[in-house]
Amino acid sequence: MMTQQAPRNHVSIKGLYKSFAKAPLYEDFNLNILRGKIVSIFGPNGCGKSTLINMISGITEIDSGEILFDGKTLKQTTIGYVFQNYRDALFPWMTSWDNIAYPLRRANLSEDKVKKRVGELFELFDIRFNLKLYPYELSGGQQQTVSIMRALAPEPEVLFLDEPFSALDFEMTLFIREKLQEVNLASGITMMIVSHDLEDAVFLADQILLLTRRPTRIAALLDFDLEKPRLAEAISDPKFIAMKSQALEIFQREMKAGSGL
Ligand SMILES: Nc1ncnc2c1ncn2[C@@H]1O[C@H](COP(=O)(O)OP(=O)(O)OP(=O)(O)O)[C@@H](O)[C@H]1O
Repeated sequence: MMTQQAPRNHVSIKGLYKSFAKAPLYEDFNLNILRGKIVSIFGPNGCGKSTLINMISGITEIDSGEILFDGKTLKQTTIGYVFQNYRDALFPWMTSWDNIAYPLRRANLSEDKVKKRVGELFELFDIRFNLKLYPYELSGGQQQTVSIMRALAPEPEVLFLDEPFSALDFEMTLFIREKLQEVNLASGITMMIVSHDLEDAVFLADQILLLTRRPTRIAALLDFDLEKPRLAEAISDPKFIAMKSQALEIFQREMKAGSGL
């Protein structure tokens, strides 16, 4: 019989403080994310979902505290980030192929290795359009796919995604959901996904991080163990519906608490 190893902490946040213009957003915030999990971040408008992943990924400076990746600093860790607005995220002067290759060339990989890695991603994402096209020649969903391929190119340990589904049509949402699950299951990459849609947040999550209004605390970190890969029909599974209701209840309780109702 196989013995399963206990999952290890991957991202650990200790004693984090962050204010904007003297207004505290995070005060002594602590969080541990397990290796290989997909964690969705959900909470009220402006509670700091994007700021949280931006601080972990080094885009936004923290005031104080410690963020480590399995004991390593950010500098010692390869991460990937998919920006909310894919239209601005890709380099418009580079073909899609060169956009994906960009982080590999920056890391001074040989052109042979670059070609091999872009080829792997091409297969993995089952790409049916020409990667020699420029971003503006692609549909929104295709651009988002290229952004995700670029973020995955250097084989990051952790992938951050800021509302990756917000501008996608339903067909592309299903496609990207499927691919992110495949990547997670195949490579064990840890993912943190910011979402403003409860169904999107629940769909991919192994854990749902529910945040309060600011100063932001953890309202709940819910485990969701519905079998994977989850197909489109998973949304009508009783476990899925139950998880959505539980998250909604906590969210509504927090909204009431915050508004003094
Ligand atoms: N660079 C900044 N300067 C000043 N205030 C900021 C900055 N970045 C974020 N904030 C503020 O911090 C709070 C959290 O912002 P953030 O974008 O992280 O929230 P969010 O939960 O992702 O919001 P939304 O659901 O609206 O996308 C907001 O009140 C925002 O105005």
